[in-house]
Amino acid sequence: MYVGRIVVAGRAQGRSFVAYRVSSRSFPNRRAEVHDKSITVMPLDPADLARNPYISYNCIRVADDVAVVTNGTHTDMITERIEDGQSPGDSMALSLLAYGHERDELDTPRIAGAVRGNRAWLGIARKDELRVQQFRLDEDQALMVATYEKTNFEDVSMSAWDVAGIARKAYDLSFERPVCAAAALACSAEPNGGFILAAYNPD
Ligand SMILES: NC(=O)c1ncn([C@@H]2O[C@H](COP(=O)(O)O)[C@@H](O)[C@H]2O)c1NC=O
Repeated sequence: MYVGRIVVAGRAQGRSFVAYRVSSRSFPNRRAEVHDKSITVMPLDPADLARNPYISYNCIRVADDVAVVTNGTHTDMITERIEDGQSPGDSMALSLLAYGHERDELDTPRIAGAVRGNRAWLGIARKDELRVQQFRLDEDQALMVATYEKTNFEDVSMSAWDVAGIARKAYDLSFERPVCAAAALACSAEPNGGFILAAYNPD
């Protein structure tokens, strides 16, 4: 099954995490690059940027005790609102409402996830629907939403020992056409310990 981009919010070994996978039919030549507090999805060929505005963006950003994950530039607005003191759920709802779905040939939904301690939020902006939901995560529970087919919020098996393992598990999810993956894992069970970031790019 092809589900496009995948957002995950979960808990592993008592620590919260977000994860992301790019799957793509049309722009498979991309990689995820880790920075200090963000991970960027970039095309290998900069000329691709002129062909489609939706293929390069920060997929993960960290704001204090919250990690945010999305499939587009709305990552930045959600994160910056959280940094301004707004709750993750309100930040996500406002940002998804403001941006709406992508204006491409498939009306691709904008999707989003966030974690703070054992609380998680997932959101989706489709052409005909806006949904944001808060969850209280069990230990070793993870939830996903994708751009196509898997657009309801559902459990996914994604536990791993470290952040590199989580990124790899995201890449290995059994959906078609994986390209690259990324993850942010809380450094400790305490909410304010920060997050460690990792990406997985094949070869
Ligand atoms: N976020 C991304 O990495 C991303 N990659 C592709 N898209 C959009 O989705 C459309 C379909 O792409 P694909 O056939 O690769 O799933 C593309 O034309 C583009 O408008 C994206 N937009 C949203 O997911």
